[in-house]
Amino acid sequence: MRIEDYALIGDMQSAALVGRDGSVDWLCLPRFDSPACFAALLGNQRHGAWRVWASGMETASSRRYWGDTLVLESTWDTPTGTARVIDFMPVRHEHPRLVRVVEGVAGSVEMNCEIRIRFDYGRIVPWMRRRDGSLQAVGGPDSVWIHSPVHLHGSDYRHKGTFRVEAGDKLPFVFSWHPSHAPAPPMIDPLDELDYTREIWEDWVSTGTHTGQWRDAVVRSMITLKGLTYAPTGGIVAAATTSLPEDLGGVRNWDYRFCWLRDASMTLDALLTSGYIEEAKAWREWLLRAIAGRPQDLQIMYGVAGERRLPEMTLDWLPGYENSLPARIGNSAANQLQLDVYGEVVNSLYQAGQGGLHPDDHAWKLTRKMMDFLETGWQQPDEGLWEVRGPRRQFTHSKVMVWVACDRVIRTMEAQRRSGPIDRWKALREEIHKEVCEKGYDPERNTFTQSYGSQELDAATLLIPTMGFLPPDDHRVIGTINAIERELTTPEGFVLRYSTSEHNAVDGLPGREGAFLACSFWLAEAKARMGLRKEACDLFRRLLDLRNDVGLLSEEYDPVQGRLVGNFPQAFSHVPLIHAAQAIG
Ligand SMILES: OC[C@H]1O[C@H](O[C@H]2O[C@H](CO)[C@@H](O)[C@H](O)[C@H]2O)[C@H](O)[C@@H](O)[C@@H]1O
Repeated sequence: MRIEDYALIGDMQSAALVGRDGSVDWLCLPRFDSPACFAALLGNQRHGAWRVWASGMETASSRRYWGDTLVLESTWDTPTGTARVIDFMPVRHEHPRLVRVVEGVAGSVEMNCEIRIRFDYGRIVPWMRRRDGSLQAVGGPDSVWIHSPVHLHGSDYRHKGTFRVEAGDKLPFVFSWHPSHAPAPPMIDPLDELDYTREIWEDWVSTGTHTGQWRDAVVRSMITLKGLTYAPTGGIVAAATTSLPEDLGGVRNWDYRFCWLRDASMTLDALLTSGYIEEAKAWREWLLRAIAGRPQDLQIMYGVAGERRLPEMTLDWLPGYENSLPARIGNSAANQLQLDVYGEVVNSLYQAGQGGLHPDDHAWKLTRKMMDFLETGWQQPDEGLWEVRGPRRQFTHSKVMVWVACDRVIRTMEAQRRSGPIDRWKALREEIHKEVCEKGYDPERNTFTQSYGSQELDAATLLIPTMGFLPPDDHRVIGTINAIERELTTPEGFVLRYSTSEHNAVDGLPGREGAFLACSFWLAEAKARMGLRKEACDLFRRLLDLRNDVGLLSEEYDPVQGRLVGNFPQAFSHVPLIHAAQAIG
C-alpha cells in the first residue's frame, strides 16, 4: 500500500493504520512507542497484519470517517451486495482494544478475515491457543485475545475464516491486548463501545471553535492531533509511525513516536487557538515533569511519559517500507542541541498564559532557568530544527528562536508582573536581533540565509514574520520569501526545507527528500500575512489536495512520484495546516 492508502484509528494511547485493502498493517501496544504486533507496514504480511475484506476485491470501494470522529468506515460494493467494515479503538478504560464490526448493508457478501499476530515488530510468532471460544496469542510479555463471531481456522502460522454477511447483520471482532502475566481482559459490548467512542469524539470536537471555509480540514487535523496525544500524561507524539521513508528506498527513516518539545509546543498552540484549553494544561504539566532538572540537561525530545533515554537501533529483520532501510526505533536526535526549542517552549508557555491558562509559578521558574542557560549558551552552534546529522552550525533560525525566547519572557514579565533581570534580557534581545540581521542576512541577494555566512537558504526563515522577529512588510522578509520561492521550491510550487544537493549536504545524509509540507504551509501563511490572500489561498488549496481521501498528511510530498512520503500522519504537517487556515481566514 502507498502511505496515502492508510487511515488512522486510535485511542489516545496508541494508534493503528488501516489500509484501503482492509488490512491493519501497523499497531503498537500498549503505547505508541511499544513494539508493534502488526508491522506489515515495514515489511509484508508475514510481519503481522489483520485483514478483513470482501472476496474478489483488492481494496474497499470507498471509505470515510464517521463525521467528526476517529471511527473509520470502509464500504465494499460487490456484485452480490454491499458490506461495511467499521474500525475503531475504543477509548481506553484499562485494556487496549481494536474492534472491527462487519456489517451487511444490502444483498449478501462473502467476507474474509485473516490475522497474523507477530509480537516485537514482526519477530515473535506467538503460541496460539483456543480458550473459552476465543483465540489467545502469547509471546514474551504480550498476550492478545481475539473474540471472533466466526470460526478462524489456523494454518501456516495464521488464522483465517470466510463467512457471509446478509443485509442487517452486524458481526463484531474484538482484539484485546494485555501483559501476558496478567489475567485475561473482561469482554466488552463492542456495539456499546462504538456508540461511546463516537460520542466522545463528537463531544470533543464540539467544544472547539472552528468555523469558516476551511472548517472540515481544520477539524480533521485537530482530531488527528488529538489522536496523537498520549492521554495519560499529556505528551504528544510527532507521528504514529517509525521509518516511513522521506526518500523512497533511501536511508532517511526515523522513529517519530516520541514527544518533541518543538512539535508538541506548536501542537499546543494550534489546539489553544481553537479553544482546547484542557490539552494545553495537560501539555504544560507534562512539560514541567519531563524537563524537571538542570536547564543544561534539557532534551529536545522525550518519551511520552518523559523518558530520557531513546536509544536508536535498527530492526534488521524488517525489509523496510518499499525496501527503505534501515528500519529504526529510538532516535539519537534526542541528544542534539537545538537552540530553537528554548524559543518554542517559552513561546508556548507565554501563549498558554495569553490563551487563558492560569499563570503557574513552576512554569515561570522553568522559563527563568531556560533564560539562564540561553544567556551563556545562545552563541553555540547547534543542530537546528532540522536535526541535521552533519556538523553543528550557527543556524539563523535557531538564533531567531532564541530572540523569541527573550521576547516572550519579557512579555510574560509585563503580563504577569513577574520580577527578573528585564533590562538584561531586553539588551540580549537587542543584541541577538542585531547579530541575526548582520550575520544571517545576505544584503546582496536580500535574503536571510541558512546559517551565518552561508549562501544556502532555509525554509525555516519563513517563520521570521510569524514569530514577530520582523514585520511581514519588511524588505528583508519579502526578499527571503521571494528567494525561497525562486530557489527552494519545486516546479509544482511546494517548498523544500533546504537544498539536499551534493554541494550543500548540510544534513550529512545521502539521498534527496521530498517537499516539506510544514514549510509549504508556512509559505502560505507568510503570504497571507503579507496581504497576498489570493496567492496564499491558491497554495493552501493545492496543499489540501495532497491530503489523502480521509484528510491525512505525512511529513513530506514527493512531487516527482506524486506520493506522500515520511512518517504518517504527521503532527508537524497538520499544525501548520491549521495555522495557515487561520491566517488566511
Ligand atoms: O531528516 C532528518 C531528521 O528527521 C527527523 O526530524 C524531523 O522530524 C522532527 C519530528 O517531526 C522535527 O521536529 C524535525 O524538525 C524534523 O527535522 C528525525 O527525527 C531526525 O532524527 C533526523 O535527523
